[in-house]
Order: sequence, then structure tokens, then C-alpha cells
Amino acid sequence: MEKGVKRVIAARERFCYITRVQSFSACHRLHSKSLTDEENERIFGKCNNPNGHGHNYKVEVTVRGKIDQNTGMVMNITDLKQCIEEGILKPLDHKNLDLDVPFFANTVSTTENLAVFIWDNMVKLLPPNLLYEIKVHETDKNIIVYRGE
Ligand SMILES: Nc1nc2c(c(=O)[nH]1)N=C([C@H](O)[C@H](O)COP(=O)(O)OP(=O)(O)OP(=O)(O)O)CN2
Ligand SMILES: [Zn+2]
Repeated sequence: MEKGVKRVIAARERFCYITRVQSFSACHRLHSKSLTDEENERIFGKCNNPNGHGHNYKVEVTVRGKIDQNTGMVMNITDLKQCIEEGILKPLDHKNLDLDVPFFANTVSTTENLAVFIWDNMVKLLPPNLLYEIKVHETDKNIIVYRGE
């Protein structure tokens, strides 16, 4: 480099994924108003039990974004925590999904639809273009992923 000439080299943009895990408890019944009682029983089996059943759900919320060069963060996890409180715990924890959550009044409370509900809540609360994935563990064996498609 020529003597006395300063060259500013822009730092490369780097992207990271942050996942925060949150558990909550809720009960539900798989039952579709657009099917007959017999069809509901046949399709959903024990999950159509009229008095419902419960789950300890686990949700993984993943955001993807550029690491801010000043803060070193994609987003502050403290803020992510607050969005999860607002978008997941407040509406869902210790609730009967079918009776307490208006979204499920006419939508079957499958884990697929629960993931969509959580996505729609979180996308409104998080900074634009950061939400990457919602992963819901209904049981240890049943895991649903939704990426807003
Ligand atoms: N596509 C989907 N299928 C099913 C869903 C769902 O959300 N999406 N949900 C259920 C039930 O709600 C349910 O509670 C599943 O419970 P269960 O079968 O007991 O759970 P496991 O598979 O983890 O338990 P096993 O040990 O295999 O019995 C059903 N289907
Ligand atoms: Zn269930």
C-alpha cells in the first residue's frame, strides 16, 4: 500500500440463526366441524375423545438475520423472549385450545395449525424479515415445522 494512504475494507456480512425454546401446556380435541361424528372418530381416533386430552408442547422459534457489527447480535434474545411471551405463552399456556383460542373455533387444533397460529403471531411481533422457522413438538415423537409458506 502507498505510504500515507488509508484503505477502509468493509467487513463481510455474516448471517446467523438464533433459536429460543419455550414450553407450554394445553389441552385440545381433534374434531372437524366439516366432518360427521363418525368421520371424526374414524380419522382422529383417540384424539377425538369428546373430553379432550393434554400436551406439554415445546416450541422452537428460529430467527435468521445479519449480525449487526455494532451490537454483535442478530437480535437481542431478551426481545425475542418478550415476543414469545406475547405471541405464544399469553394466548396458549394452560388453555383449552379449542375453547379459549378464537383461531381454533373453526380450525382443527392439529399441530400443523398450531404452528401456523404461532407463526402468524410471531411474525407480527418480531422485526421485519427475521422469523425463519417455527418448530412445534407436540410429543417427543411428533414434531411439526412451519416456515411461513
Ligand atoms: N398430522 C397430525 N396428526 C396427528 C396430530 C397432529 O397434530 N397432526 N395430533 C394427534 C394427536 O393430537 C395426538 O395427541 C397424538 O398423540 P399420540 O398418538 O398419543 O402421540 P405419540 O405419537 O407421541 O404417542 P405414541 O407413543 O406413538 O402412542 C394425532 N395425529
Ligand atoms: Zn393431541
